[in-house]
Amino acid sequence: MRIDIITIFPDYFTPLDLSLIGKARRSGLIDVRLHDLRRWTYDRHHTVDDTPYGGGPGMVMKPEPWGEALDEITADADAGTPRLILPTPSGLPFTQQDAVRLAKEPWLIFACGRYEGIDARVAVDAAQRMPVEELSIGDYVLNGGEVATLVIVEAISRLLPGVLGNVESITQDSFAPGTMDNLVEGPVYTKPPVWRGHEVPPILLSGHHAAIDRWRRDEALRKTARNRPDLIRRLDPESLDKRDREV
Ligand SMILES: Nc1nc2cc(Br)ccc2s1
Repeated sequence: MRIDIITIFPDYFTPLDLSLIGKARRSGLIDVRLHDLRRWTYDRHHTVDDTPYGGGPGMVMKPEPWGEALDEITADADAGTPRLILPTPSGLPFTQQDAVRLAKEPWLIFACGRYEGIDARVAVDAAQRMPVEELSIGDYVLNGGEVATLVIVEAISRLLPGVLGNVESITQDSFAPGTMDNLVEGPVYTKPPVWRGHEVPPILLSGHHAAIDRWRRDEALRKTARNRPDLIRRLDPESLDKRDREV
């Protein structure tokens, strides 16, 4: 997968040099390319923003640098057609299902907005040449799209074949399509069996794998009902067995 990130703060993305994603980049599994938006400005101050039409507080990112940046980056015709991702508080909620869907894409471009956002015409113009998605990582406002891009890139990259050592863990993740659809994970434990007087639930030491799987699903249902009643309401009743309904 190729990932291009356009930002005025390229240094925000040094975390993508670390850990499993850094290893995946070095092995060629993921091709991450960072672009400083100011490369497409030509005034002395490398201006990327201006006052909002219609008045109001703050500044808006000018369309010209974005248009030229996207033109140059997408001119690489050999790489196929990219999908442009615009992280924004006003976007569609980004979910694990989106991560699974976007992990199948060959080429993603992330546009990291700052200030009050990017001139709306940038997304309209880009949509004439590629799919464009405005995605929100939650109902709160950051100072820019860089942190949101890191979140989305990590959620997607970890699903790419070869990035995580243990593929099994993906299927047991919270929200993982299939058995964990609309469920969050229950509690996890490791050695020692007793720590500060707190015992590991005995079922987990029993070696009865069917009973352990059942216990884990019960705990996932309980934790989801406690922390995410909104997800419980979305559960497909067909996906619940008799025991699920008793939890
Ligand atoms: N939650 C989010 N806040 C922001 C702020 C800006 Br400015 C750009 C993107 C995002 S995503």
